[in-house]
Amino acid sequence: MTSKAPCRLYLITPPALPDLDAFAADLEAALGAGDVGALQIRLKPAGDDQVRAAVRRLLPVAHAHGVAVILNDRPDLAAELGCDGVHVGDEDPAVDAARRILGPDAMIGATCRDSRHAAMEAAEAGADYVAFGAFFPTETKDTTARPEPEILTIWQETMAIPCVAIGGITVDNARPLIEAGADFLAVSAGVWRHPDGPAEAVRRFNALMG
Ligand SMILES: Cc1ncc(COP(=O)(O)OP(=O)(O)O)c(N)n1
Ligand SMILES: Cc1nc(C(=O)O)sc1CCOP(=O)(O)O
Repeated sequence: MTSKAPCRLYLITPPALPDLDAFAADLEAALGAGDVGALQIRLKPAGDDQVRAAVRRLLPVAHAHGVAVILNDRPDLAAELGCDGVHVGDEDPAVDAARRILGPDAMIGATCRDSRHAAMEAAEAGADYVAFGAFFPTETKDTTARPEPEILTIWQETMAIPCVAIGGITVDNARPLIEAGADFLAVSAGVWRHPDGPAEAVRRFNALMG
């Protein structure tokens, strides 16, 4: 009998980082507080040079903790800046185009909303993970899809590549997603805006995933 790997945390930056050094300090504290599988740098809206500055400041912090860095939307900049991968959605380069840019070793994730069909297509195109959401209302992004946790159970029982749950996830509402079989919980506000601070949020998520 095979047992499923434990669920892990996938952090997403806040959409704007007005003080990069202050955020780097928060990131250092968060990554020192417990296991984190990946950091996605997602800046909206930001010019290319702002993205470059953020990756150059944050990637060494993440790598010092053994955490993979995924850039949102931009396989070209991910390749230029030495990121470990990219996350793409409907308005971004497709998974196969991202693969051509980044090569076979890069980690490529795809937005699939509440659609197993979209997820199957992403997997066939060579995605390394699929992301379902938004499971809960969120102020971080305008969302319309609202999947049920069951989509995670069906995915992880039938498909080989991991599934990521995203959207409004907090320490207080995460348990049903972990129990449903999410391989990763992608979280932004639930960590960076946690009332007791990001490090405490990471500790509490890890305790839930234990
Ligand atoms: C892990 C993860 N899942 C979904 C998204 C959403 O990506 P996208 O559809 O490209 O929308 P924006 O993030 O660009 O607003 C994500 N970034 N990460
Ligand atoms: C970036 C993103 N994509 C989503 C999707 O449903 O595809 S929800 C979302 C926001 C994630 O941030 P928070 O943890 O603060 O809700």
